[in-house]
Amino acid sequence: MTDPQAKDAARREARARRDAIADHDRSTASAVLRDRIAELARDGHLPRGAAGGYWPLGSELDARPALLHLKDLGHSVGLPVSGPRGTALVFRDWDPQAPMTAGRYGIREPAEGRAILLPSLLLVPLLAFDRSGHRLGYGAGYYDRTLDGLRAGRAGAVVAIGVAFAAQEMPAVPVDGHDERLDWIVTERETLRILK
Ligand SMILES: Nc1nc2c(c(=O)[nH]1)N(C=O)[C@@H](CNc1ccc(C(=O)N[C@@H](CCC(=O)O)C(=O)O)cc1)CN2
Ligand SMILES: Nc1ncnc2c1ncn2[C@@H]1O[C@H](COP(=O)(O)OP(=O)(O)OP(=O)(O)O)[C@@H](O)[C@H]1O
Repeated sequence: MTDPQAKDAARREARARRDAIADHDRSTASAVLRDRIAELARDGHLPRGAAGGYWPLGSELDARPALLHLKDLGHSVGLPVSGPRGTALVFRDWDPQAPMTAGRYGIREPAEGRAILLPSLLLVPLLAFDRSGHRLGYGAGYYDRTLDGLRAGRAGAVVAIGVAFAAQEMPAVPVDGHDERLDWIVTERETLRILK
């Protein structure tokens, strides 16, 4: 297993880079992400069915314009609900008009009672990525467990798209055996297909 300190150091470095991005560049990146997701959809790379997104936290790239576009295309879109550490994420149907609540870690999530979705497409937040599709998150393992579960249940049919600023790229993210790889990475600069 990778030294946990190596992952923590990589997290700190990636976090500092993400925090340093200017507001103007953030809104541009958000719009470019939407356009790149639209292009992937037009080119037939996105599975039908529900998509899972995320409500932006801290300095993360805001994927909401991309998620609203997916809704316009007819996908239902869910946002993650975090249970206790050690569990997989559950996705609740997101309607911008419907009530939200503050969940664990203070992240906004659709209120209880909204339908649970099983996404075949996931937009995945991250702190750092590399070109072989490895990602580093906050270190609770939520997305590894979630992808593991969805991939086991659907014979690999889930498409995972990492969403990041180009500045979050590292030459090689420290990895462990349980780390699930991404299928695509979209930044403001490129749409990167991960070959496996
Ligand atoms: N926007 C967003 N939503 C998401 C995730 C994410 O990475 N981004 N998650 C991805 O897994 C899940 C939540 N995972 C989390 C795991 C750990 C911590 C955490 O340890 N937070 C620290 C403070 C973080 C900080 O500000 O640096 C804490 O609460 O002490 C937060 C979220 C589900 N929803
Ligand atoms: N599929 C899994 N089954 C069991 N344990 C797992 C699994 N995936 C991850 N873990 C455990 O979860 C913890 C955190 O994993 P890791 O450091 O890879 O998180 P991360 O990918 O950075 O965070 P996140 O996925 O929450 O954004 C580790 O202790 C790891 O052993």
